[in-house]
Amino acid sequence: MSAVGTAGREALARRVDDLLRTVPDFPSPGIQFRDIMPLLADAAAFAEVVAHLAQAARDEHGGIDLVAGMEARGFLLAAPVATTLGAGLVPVRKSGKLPGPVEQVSYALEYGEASVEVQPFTIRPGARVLVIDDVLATGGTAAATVDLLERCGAQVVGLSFLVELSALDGRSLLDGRSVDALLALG
Ligand SMILES: O=P(O)(O)OC[C@H]1O[C@H](OP(=O)(O)OP(=O)(O)O)[C@H](O)[C@@H]1O
Ligand SMILES: Nc1ncnc2[nH]cnc12
Repeated sequence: MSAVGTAGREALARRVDDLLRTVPDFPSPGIQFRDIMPLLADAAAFAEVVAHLAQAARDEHGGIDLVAGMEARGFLLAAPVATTLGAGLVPVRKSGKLPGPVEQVSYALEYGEASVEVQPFTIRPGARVLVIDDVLATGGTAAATVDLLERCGAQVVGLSFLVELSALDGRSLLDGRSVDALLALG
């Protein structure tokens, strides 16, 4: 359990829930989009979320060399968590954005398909990597990211999300992994 304890974690989860915006039919019909931007705009809540993610990772995994964040919303959390932990950052980018050499994996997500890439030369063999993203939905992005990082020689110690959309069962694609989400929504 993080230094804030169970009660603190639950209070923070409620705060996150209050600050999330749910947008029906975005970006396509039938999707209930969970928008984290109001949370990021709240200075105190943003700082608390970053501190919580970092402390929970320290408690659960010990030393972390690199934090991997998925484009684009994952970057917004992974970068401050990395500096808080004294770790480096690995941006996991949609394809065509990083100058090569790159490693690439394609995957399906709740509303489409994508490919993600990393620069393998930024990852030392055996590096202990924490994966951070805002939302775990189908798990496609997260599973592709784990695959990508491991192909590059990383040791993925765990994955941490702000919000998990439980009905989409993203955890099933991450079987056997250490997965944490601050807030679970249906
Ligand atoms: O579990 P999944 O079904 O894979 O979905 C989760 C992913 O979807 C969103 O990113 P998106 O690809 O929409 O990109 P964005 O961050 O650029 O908005 C979200 O930030 C996660 O990365
Ligand atoms: N419903 C959703 N809301 C926000 N981000 C998402 N990524 C995948 N599904 C999502």
